[in-house]
Amino acid sequence: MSVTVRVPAKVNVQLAVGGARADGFHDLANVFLAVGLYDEVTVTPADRLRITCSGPDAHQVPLDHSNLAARAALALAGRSGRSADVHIHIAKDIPVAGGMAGGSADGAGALLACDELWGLGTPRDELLAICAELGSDVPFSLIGGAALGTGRGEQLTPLEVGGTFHWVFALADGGLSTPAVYGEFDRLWEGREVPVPEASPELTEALRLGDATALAETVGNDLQPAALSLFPSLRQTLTAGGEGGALAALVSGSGPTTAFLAKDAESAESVAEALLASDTCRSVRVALAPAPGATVVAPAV
Ligand SMILES: C[C@](O)(CO)[C@H](O)COP(=O)(O)OP(=O)(O)OC[C@H]1O[C@@H](n2ccc(N)nc2=O)[C@H](O)[C@@H]1O
Ligand SMILES: Nc1ncnc2c1ncn2[C@@H]1O[C@H](COP(=O)(O)OP(=O)(O)OP(=O)(O)O)[C@@H](O)[C@H]1O
Repeated sequence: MSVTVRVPAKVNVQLAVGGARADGFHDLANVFLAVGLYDEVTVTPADRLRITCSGPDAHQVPLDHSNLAARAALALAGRSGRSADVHIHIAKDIPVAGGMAGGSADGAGALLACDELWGLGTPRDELLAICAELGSDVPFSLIGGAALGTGRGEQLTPLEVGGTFHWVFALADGGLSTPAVYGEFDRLWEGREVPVPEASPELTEALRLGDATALAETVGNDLQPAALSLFPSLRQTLTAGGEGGALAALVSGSGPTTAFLAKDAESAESVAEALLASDTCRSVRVALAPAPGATVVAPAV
């Protein structure tokens, strides 16, 4: 008896970052878009909480209780007064520490999978509240699609998306720590007033229309200068994708994955080929957006 949940990665099509708050977080206007790269989280009853992970980046994933999937299982078990004795297997396809919310995806996936396995039927708003305790990106991993995240990114308003967007992702050699990138953002802004983050109406309209050209004109990531400062070679990757015909090139979230918006499927293939030929990244992935949020694919039997 086991439950498998599939959970998407994300790209931030707009990441407007405000000044540091007293609690150390930053207020955001964070427009998330779920993309079709997925982790699969399978939970099976076991004699104790145990995590395993497979996939090309598996060796970088912590297998102790710091793993967001373990924290999710423990949080849900704690609320329902039961023990979290499950084997959690993560089939990992989302790059680790890549700015694509891979760990968050596993947290949301494990939460939904345990809820199903234990037959709890926890209301959606309670699941979202647990997600928000686990991390700022985790609620979005649960809902998928597209959404504006305010507060520290955890307060979500779903956004309409009127078409399919073609993305290419260049995976970097190495990772970036999210707190380090926010810290670098603070350093770069030191002594200046950071503007209040606001969502771009032009960007939400481009999403609503499914218009890739209009979206390309409005995408933006306030963490990009910080990510480039910590990982300067990403500039070459951005240039290579732009020269390969991408409509827009940006750092994905806190990086170091870089994201390229293409006009259509054919153009996405050309961008991917140009990136591979440029030798400025570890590997390249093509994906469609929007993707659905965490979804049970193999229920308990
Ligand atoms: C860069 C993004 O991925 C964009 O979606 C997110 O803002 C990061 O979300 P996340 O990885 O879920 O981050 P959390 O686990 O909540 O926080 C990790 C650390 O990132 C920094 N952090 C995160 C979110 C936020 N709004 N402000 C921050 O300053 C803080 O240093 C925090 O201690
Ligand atoms: N299930 C998990 N998968 C991957 N990393 C995890 C997981 N749980 C905890 N971590 C830890 O979190 C760190 C960040 O990994 P993750 O892949 O979530 O980064 P990210 O995609 O850059 O996150 P975000 O885009 O949300 O800022 C890893 O280096 C690892 O130590």
